[in-house]
Amino acid sequence: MTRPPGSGPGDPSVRADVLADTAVRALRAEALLSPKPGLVDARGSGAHDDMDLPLLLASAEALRPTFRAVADTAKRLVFGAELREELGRLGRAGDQAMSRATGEVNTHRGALWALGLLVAAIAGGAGDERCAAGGAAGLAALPDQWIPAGQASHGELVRRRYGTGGARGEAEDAFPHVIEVALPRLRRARADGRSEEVARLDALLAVMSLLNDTCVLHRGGRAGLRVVQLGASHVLAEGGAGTDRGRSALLELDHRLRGLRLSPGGSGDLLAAALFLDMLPWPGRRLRAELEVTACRR
Ligand SMILES: CC(C)(COP(=O)(O)OP(=O)(O)OC[C@H]1O[C@@H](n2cnc3c(N)ncnc32)[C@H](O[C@H]2O[C@H](COP(=O)(O)OP(=O)(O)OP(=O)(O)O)[C@@H](O)[C@H]2O)[C@@H]1O)[C@@H](O)C(=O)NCCC(=O)NCCS
Ligand SMILES: Nc1ncnc2[nH]cnc12
Repeated sequence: MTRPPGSGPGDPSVRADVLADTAVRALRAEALLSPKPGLVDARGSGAHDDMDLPLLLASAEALRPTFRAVADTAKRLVFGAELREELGRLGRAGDQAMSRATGEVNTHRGALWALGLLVAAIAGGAGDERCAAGGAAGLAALPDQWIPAGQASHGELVRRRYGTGGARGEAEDAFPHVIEVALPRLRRARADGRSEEVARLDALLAVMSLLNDTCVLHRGGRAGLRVVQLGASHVLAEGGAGTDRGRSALLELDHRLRGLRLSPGGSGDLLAAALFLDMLPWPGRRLRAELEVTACRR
């Protein structure tokens, strides 16, 4: 069985527009998923007073040209400092496109960072999810001499105060909450016969139960993070989003997070990254019988 050229990841000619389209679809799927505790969803603004669903969807669409440019660039340049710096330039331009689309609201900065690095790794030839995460980690760890000095981000303030790695640490560690937490939970829930919506909600809750989310830490400190992590663990212990007890615990957690103004935005971003990897037609998945080993090219 052969694949048409450019039809999927692992194929060096995988099309940039396919990667960009999949990244935007993943962002849309995360935004639309409901009910998500504390996050913007189809029901409303969650713990945010400056975001809603149309804004998140507009933000996702505004990032499409950036994802495409990231993929084109990663096909053109070999892994190294020049590629890292070019991705930094594109990422900062993407941040500005997001800000223009949202009136300066940070809707998807963490998602652009995670998905941008994964798109680059796949466009460069990563042939499976782990290779993509590993390639993204290698890119994240390279220095970018053009990072502008400026006001410290919320993530930076939290890093200084609590010593957590945040979005940068997650990428440098090869996205453990995507590869080891979200994707296995998503697939286990599907294998157990759960609906797609429930599988995605359980994957989100699994990430929330473990992630040191700088968005939560910035708004609620360590106490806020405990509320999010223990609350998500409790929903899963009650059976997850697909059981009556789990669903009512989820709605209680949502009520609590909105009351405390706590938003697990980093978990939302990492769910989008997991959905992106899950939506791609990896050769190892489609040709499992024929391919025993899928090697990392990068
Ligand atoms: C490396 C960068 C991502 C910058 O990171 P940094 O931590 O310095 O900057 P932040 O501006 O704080 O953005 C990081 C966002 O990452 C998400 N996140 C948080 N924790 C984690 C985690 N543990 N793992 C992964 N991801 C995480 C989180 O995103 C969500 O939160 C958003 C809202 O957060 P915030 O801005 O704090 O807003 P509010 O609380 O709403 O503010 P107020 O209303 O209270 O004022 C939410 O929308 C989610 O997106 C963090 O926000 C990266 O940007 C960078 O260096 N880029 C340079 C370009 C580049 O090199 N790109 C290459 C690839 S294209
Ligand atoms: N659904 C969502 N609500 C708020 N912030 C987010 N960041 C990423 N996804 C989000």
